[in-house]
Amino acid sequence: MSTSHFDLSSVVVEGLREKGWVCVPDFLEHFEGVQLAEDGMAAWEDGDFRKAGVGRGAAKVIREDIRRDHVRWLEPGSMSAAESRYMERLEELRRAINQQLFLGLFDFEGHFAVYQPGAFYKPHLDRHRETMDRVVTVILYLNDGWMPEHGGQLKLWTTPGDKLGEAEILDPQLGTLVAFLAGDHWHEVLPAHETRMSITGWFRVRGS
Ligand SMILES: O=C(O)CCC(=O)C(=O)O
Ligand SMILES: [Fe+2]
Repeated sequence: MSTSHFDLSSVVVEGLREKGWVCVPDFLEHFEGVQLAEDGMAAWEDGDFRKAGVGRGAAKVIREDIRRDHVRWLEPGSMSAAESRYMERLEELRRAINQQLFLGLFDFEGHFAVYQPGAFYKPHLDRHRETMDRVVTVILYLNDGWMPEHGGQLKLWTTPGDKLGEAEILDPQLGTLVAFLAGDHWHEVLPAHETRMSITGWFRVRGS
């Protein structure tokens, strides 16, 4: 029997509570991941992705020394069926986190990301002066049959605030969900050797 949505949300909540990060293989059913990957790839082929920037709003700039992925933001109102279903799963997760951890998460913003061979994202935090509303990072990987030799792993430093000590190296395998406290955990995307796709987003608090 497959694990219920409720149980999987609980795994994420407990991971965030106990260590501030969590990696959940098979967060989605295989076919759901495949459908999302197909939707993302169709949008990529339609030319709907843009070079990702660093910073926000007027301060946003392209910095290819820092990150080389391309992104397509998820816009409510123009989502595929699979994208809408994933947003519903994230809404269940948002409510579970709020009920258990009292983080006051208000909404979610997110984008597909494509890392072409050679692309990377240098070590960074997702919550900083310009992005104080981002409290929890949630990444869903969409790469069926990803192998360690394909590179593109997420390197996630496990000690809050630390980017020198212990780190986990996580493969961006189809259906794997990684969540962490956006202001605590340094992370980077190691250079990909194959095209690597994901949906990255943030549960946000209001204002700030
Ligand atoms: O795709 C990943 O593994 C991480 C992406 C990331 O760190 C970001 O977009 O802020
Ligand atoms: Fe990040």
